[in-house]
Amino acid sequence: MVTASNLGFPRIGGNRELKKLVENYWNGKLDEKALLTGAKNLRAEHWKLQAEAGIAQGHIPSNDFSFYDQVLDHLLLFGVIPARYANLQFPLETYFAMGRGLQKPEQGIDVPAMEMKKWFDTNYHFIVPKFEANQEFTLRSTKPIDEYKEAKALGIQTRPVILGPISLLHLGKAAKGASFDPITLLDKLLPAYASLLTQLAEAGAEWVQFDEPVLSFDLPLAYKAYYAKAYQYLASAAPGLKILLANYFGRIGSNLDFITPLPIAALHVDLVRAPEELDIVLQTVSNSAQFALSLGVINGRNIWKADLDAAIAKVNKVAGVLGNDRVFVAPSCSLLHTPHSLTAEVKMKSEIRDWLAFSVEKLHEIVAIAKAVREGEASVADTLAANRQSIQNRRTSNLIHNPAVKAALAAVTEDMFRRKSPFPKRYADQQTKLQLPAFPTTTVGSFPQTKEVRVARQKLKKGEYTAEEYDAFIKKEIDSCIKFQEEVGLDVLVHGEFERNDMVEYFGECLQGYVFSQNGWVQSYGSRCVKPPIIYGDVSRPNPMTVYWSQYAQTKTKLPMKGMLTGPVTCLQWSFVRDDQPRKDTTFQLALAIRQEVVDLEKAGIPVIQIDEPAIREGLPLRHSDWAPYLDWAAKAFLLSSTGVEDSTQIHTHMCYSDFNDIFPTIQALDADVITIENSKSDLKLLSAFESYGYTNGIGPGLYDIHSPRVPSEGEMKERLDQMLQYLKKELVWVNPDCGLKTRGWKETEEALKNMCEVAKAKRVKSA
Ligand code: MET
Ligand SMILES: [Zn+2]
Repeated sequence: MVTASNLGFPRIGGNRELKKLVENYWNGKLDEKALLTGAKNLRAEHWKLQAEAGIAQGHIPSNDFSFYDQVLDHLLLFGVIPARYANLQFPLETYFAMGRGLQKPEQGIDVPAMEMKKWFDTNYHFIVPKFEANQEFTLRSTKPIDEYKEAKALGIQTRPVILGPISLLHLGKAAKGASFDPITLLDKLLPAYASLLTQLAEAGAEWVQFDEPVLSFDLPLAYKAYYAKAYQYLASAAPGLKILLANYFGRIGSNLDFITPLPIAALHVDLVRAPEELDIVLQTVSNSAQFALSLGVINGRNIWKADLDAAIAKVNKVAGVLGNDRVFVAPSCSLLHTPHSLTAEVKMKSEIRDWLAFSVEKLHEIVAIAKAVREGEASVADTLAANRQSIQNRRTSNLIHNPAVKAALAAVTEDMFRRKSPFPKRYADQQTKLQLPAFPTTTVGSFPQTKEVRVARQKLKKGEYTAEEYDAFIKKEIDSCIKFQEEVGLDVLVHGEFERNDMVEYFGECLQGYVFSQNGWVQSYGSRCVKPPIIYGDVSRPNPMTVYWSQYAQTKTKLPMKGMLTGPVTCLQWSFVRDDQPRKDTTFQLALAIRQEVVDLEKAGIPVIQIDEPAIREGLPLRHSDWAPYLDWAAKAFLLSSTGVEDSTQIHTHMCYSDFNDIFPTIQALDADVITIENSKSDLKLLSAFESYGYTNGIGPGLYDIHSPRVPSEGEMKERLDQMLQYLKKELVWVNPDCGLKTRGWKETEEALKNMCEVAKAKRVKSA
């Protein structure tokens, strides 16, 4: 029988119930009991919803719930708890302290959170496991077993989802001070997994899902032996329990060799990310394995309705070779990365809404595909007819296709990817115009977004503010921000970004081709959710987006004003994007729109323009061999957006992560006149990279970390600047914080920026 299956359901709840529960627990409004009950109700609701949709018993996920992060859950589960948390109460206090830190001065408790990292190429963040060289593993919690039993009591047979041992180790790091490869801990880890499996089997579980997404990476050959050892061990620990091994986010590639010999009952493949892999996987499995295939045909990373006919064809093909009993229909990955359901989207244009499927709608797609293959297409005739109609409507909609945009893209010429002159000539022209001192000071763009600023935007949205009132309010904010910057002594000013809710959403709202959901929340980390805008059609810029505010700001000061834009790759990366054209094409459309804005800013007399690209690096494909084409078009998109100006207009860019080595040549290829970057966490390594690659343009490595309210002293920042100067040419060095200041308060901002400007001034005197 072809089985309808799911790999994971969004835990946050249709109305972000989980967010509210944990935040109320954190701020003391809810006690532990209420938190646990609330969570239990939410899980029950989600299991019932999946069962009612028709996901098969035994293939509804459990243990996909988490109060903070599923990787963190596994650290608690196996007792991988750094010593600094040892004295806290177990489990909840320890758990949340690991996730978000804990300060209880009255008890002398002050522990920072563990490191967080982006989960593969998603915008979800996981807690990075830290292992000691003498790490011990013991089963410290019964979460997966409890949740399994909880569902069973409701009459629902679930498939517990466990992060596989190889992925758990591979995604982790040796604790500070130790240097060993965590994978060497495998032998010690496996018994803890085995006792978990034994208990799950005893509780009545029939299937267990081991997520091994690291199979989408380039893995060393030695991993073949690790996989063999791990899964032979686990299969023999609980012989009756069937194992589904799940890879997602990319192709398995040659890692398939590691998998075919394993004693597993099913393998999940991501056919959305790697559709080209179906034939080879099918052939290999039919020749040399006994297990079933779970076909990830429904996109777990995007919000479009699936083409059911195309999916059915794929599933039929596999069923024809392996037989119906060896086929599961599934989402490409856990549905964690798509919003809950479309039910709340009552305000969205109905034509566009009809093209979408969020998690709940995706469950129905999975079930329909499985049924069509099992019982024939006639059994779901109505569903298929409606689906064909939606797909057809979307393909031909004139909301999507804008001939002017397509023509503009076709007319792009090679010289639209480069500035008129090389950097040295430009920098000299810019200096003539800007007359900046040595070590010029600037900020990354945003200034504190106070409650009043957020309230003003809400009032405008709700109609409680007229356009005039709002305009006056923002101008007042800009006025005082400029006065503030002049007083602390900055050289290149910004307007402060008070009119922006978010650096991508703001531009999305100004551009055509974007639509916004009301309730399309996706978990980003812990209780934090984001609502990515949706790019549904050709992108164009009906009107200037930022010129009005930047121009106003420039009239308020004699100092140069820096215009602030978000770059095309970041707009793409932080949105749900079209699946009907390559990402590159969408990015180039965004780039053209931003190019128009850049040119308009220049015309309006703005001498410096910053185009932020903090997301270039996270867009890197998971496989090395896919990097070059991505980096090539990402750099080109930036160039297309930034090169329409005269030599004397200074282009800045900004990136806020410190791991630059992977993409260094790309950073140089962007050919921005100045780049401001994060530098607070790994200074010397980063700077030596800039030195050894011989970076030629202006550069401002963040002098202090804006992610903390702490005010760094002059001495501290002076030391940092001195360190930088060991690696960088002093004529090219800028002085700035490491990211925007919007999450900070005014008081600490004032103190920190004053200290920063003093450091620059003192340096000028010395080096004059
Ligand atoms: C995540 S990068 C943020 C850049 C933006 N210009 C800001 O200052 O907030
Ligand atoms: Zn930043």
